[in-house]
Amino acid sequence: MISISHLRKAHGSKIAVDDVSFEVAEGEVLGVLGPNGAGKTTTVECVAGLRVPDAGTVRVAGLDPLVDRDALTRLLGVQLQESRLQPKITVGEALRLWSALYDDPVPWGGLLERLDLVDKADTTFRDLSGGQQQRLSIALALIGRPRAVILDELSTGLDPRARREVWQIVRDLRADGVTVLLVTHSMEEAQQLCDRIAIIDAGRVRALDTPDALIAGAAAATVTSFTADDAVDLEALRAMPSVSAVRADNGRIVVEGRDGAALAVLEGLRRQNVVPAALRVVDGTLDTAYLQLTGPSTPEESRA
Ligand SMILES: Nc1ncnc2c1ncn2[C@@H]1O[C@H](COP(=O)(O)OP(=O)(O)OP(=O)(O)O)[C@@H](O)[C@H]1O
Repeated sequence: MISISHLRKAHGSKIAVDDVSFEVAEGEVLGVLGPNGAGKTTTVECVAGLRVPDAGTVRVAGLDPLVDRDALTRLLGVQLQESRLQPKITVGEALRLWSALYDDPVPWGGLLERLDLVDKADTTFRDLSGGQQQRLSIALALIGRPRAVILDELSTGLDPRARREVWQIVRDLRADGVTVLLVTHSMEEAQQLCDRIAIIDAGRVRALDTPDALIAGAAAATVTSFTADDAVDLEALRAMPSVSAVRADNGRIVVEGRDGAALAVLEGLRRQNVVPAALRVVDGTLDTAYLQLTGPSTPEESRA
């Protein structure tokens, strides 16, 4: 549904997007994660036809966003980070105006209800709180029954109840077969909502996979911890191929490792004649996978 190939975009001398390629399948929810300034917003703005790429191609349902603007507006809903409307427009006026752009708009009363804006219909944009402005921009993105939606920092600034509600909206979009490109800083949001996640750093895609596969591929896919009465040879544990880190933490020994490391650790302890107590084995998190894939220690940069 959305196809990005070798996208490159600079703002003046700053290369925001260096070389980004990925596809979003029809009906898929694809998350885009990455540090501040990684190029996420610039990428989705190119998909929305709001920026002209310096190189590469972008297609949405086969349309070129820069050429087929009208057709694109009808099929793609866009909620951008900190979108601004005219300060004096009311919520009701904005929804009526947007509705007029589409042949078959969603009855907006229902959207107001879902986004908890019913009693704000006569309030001007400038008098809405940040979270209410955000919810209005989500309503405007959905009013045209889009086949694909870009949601840039969907839940930033929303209170926990509103966040749950917009998450449910994304799940409903997915159930309706709508394709979603979701930029987020929330690991929880990405893990809960996304079929696949692209991790972007310094204008390039560092990893693209399902949340589970990203976690499983991380150096800390499994965290095994235990206490022991006998002395443990930590160096021997550290030397095991599946183990990436060993540390003592509050009286517990914590061993991070790849998938399968837990069994190797138990086998290693048996060889040392150590009986682990209070044994805990937990899956790693998307956070650890993310931190490993981004930041100054990415493989490209450490080779530079
Ligand atoms: N209009 C602009 N003019 C100049 N530089 C810009 C402009 N827009 C973005 N940039 C720069 O391009 C880089 C990528 O910005 P972008 O907004 O795409 O990042 P992002 O991944 O969305 O970041 P964040 O998580 O902070 O929203 C940043 O270094 C930013 O400062």
